[in-house]
Amino acid sequence: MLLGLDLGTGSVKALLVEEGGAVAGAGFAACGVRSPRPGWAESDPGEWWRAAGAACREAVRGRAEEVVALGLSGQMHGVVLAGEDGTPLWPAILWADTRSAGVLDAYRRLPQDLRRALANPPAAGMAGPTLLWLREHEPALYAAARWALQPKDWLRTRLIGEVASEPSDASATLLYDLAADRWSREVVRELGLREELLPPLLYSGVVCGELLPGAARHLGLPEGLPVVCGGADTACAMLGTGLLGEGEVQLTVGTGAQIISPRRDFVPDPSLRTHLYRAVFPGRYYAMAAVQNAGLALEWVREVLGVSWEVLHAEAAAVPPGSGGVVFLPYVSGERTPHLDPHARGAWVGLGLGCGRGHLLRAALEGVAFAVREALGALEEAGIQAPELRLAGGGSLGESWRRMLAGALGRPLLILPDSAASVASARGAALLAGLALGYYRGPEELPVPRPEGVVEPGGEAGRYEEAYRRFRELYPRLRGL
Ligand SMILES: Nc1ncnc2c1ncn2[C@@H]1O[C@H](COP(=O)(O)OP(=O)(O)O)[C@@H](O)[C@H]1O
Ligand SMILES: O=C(CO)[C@@H](O)[C@H](O)COP(=O)(O)O
Repeated sequence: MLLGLDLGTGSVKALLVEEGGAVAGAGFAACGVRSPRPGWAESDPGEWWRAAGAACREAVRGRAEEVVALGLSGQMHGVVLAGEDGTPLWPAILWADTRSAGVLDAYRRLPQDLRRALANPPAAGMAGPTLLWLREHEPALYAAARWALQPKDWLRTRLIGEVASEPSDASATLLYDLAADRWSREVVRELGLREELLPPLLYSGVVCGELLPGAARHLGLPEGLPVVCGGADTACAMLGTGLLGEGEVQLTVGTGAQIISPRRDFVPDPSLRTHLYRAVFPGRYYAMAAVQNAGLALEWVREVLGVSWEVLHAEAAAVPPGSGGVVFLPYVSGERTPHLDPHARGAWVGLGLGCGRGHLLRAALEGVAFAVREALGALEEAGIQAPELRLAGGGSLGESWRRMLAGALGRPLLILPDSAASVASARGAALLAGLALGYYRGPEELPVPRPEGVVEPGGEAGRYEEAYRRFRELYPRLRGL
């Protein structure tokens, strides 16, 4: 049995997978995101640790001795400043955190060749800008730190007592030379950051240590269990759903939403509105349009309007497409693709006396779907064709939501079994562990979940066009207000 652990933004997921791909157990434990100041998004690594223990124990349930390896996946871009032994010195600063907006000019001033090597747009919430912010605003802490770790690399350090990173996460820090496939010492020096904060790089799919006794007790797993280096959650999600062929496109809806497509070659987006990152296999990449505000915005809506998911979907379904003219901009934490604007903010516009809560809720769901559509447009302009999309992520479940997504995007959505789609990253982490142990000789031998249905945009698609036109107009009109 292979165990995959995914440190997501809203929860830790653990998945026990048989060699043939069947799911033998699953565990889930929520973890919180705090926003102590406007624009900030932090989590407590101690809470991640507790959630990892709870999720693992739930997934394994008495079958610990059958587990042969543990693979890791994690939310991307963030930073845990840690001491020599990995002890966190500060809350984790997450990808959704926009405090580093003010330091992005340092990136824009980099010499052209260095900016080209990064192959990605400067964006708040990435490890590089966050470290610049820490250097400026928390100099004592910055000076005291021994390591700047990505979330899953921090978790692995606690599991095995060794510090490492790997290309899929490192390439998404804005401190990585994608063409040369290594940390960009040149960018780090030019920015005046401390090079020694960056951990050594290993391959994603190698065993990089053994579970320490205390960690083994905490997770309910055997001491000495091989731990595999792992990958970024988006890169692992590709593995988990079998998205390996160039030309295939996947939409993952979680706290954020990502539209991704594998690439064999190093082909950055010349407009720099979308990302190009390293996949978990050597020499492989993927293109990505990244929407910051998917589940993140819907959770916010649920909280301020005080509704459960069931009520949200039921009341939204009772309102026709177009939400009676109400438009929602979901940018509660700035936005990446296509606006690259950490200062973007959310809005409900077009309210009238006839509007009820259902209109607000439907507009919120449509707003997230339209934000995904606009991001998809940017990816298509970067040369990726997406006549259909494979659907994954914990925020992609439910009939009416999927119909709305297909209608608003105007394309068919391929539906995978829930056991693969909703925990794609944890599944990918488990399969990566299998690759490291030689259970599969290469990506072509991985068990691939077969789509079990298609949600067509159907007759509803045309009913979204006018609403999408209004949605697209709104952000440029409100910008800077
Ligand atoms: N019924 C639902 N409809 C839409 N979104 C949902 C629903 N249930 C959960 N979500 C969203 O899905 C996200 C959880 O998906 P998941 O893939 O586990 O995210 P993460 O890996 O970011 O923690 C949450 O942010 C939540 O807002
Ligand atoms: O920000 C990105 C990709 O750029 C995400 O991949 C994050 O890693 C968050 O993932 P979820 O927690 O939404 O799954």
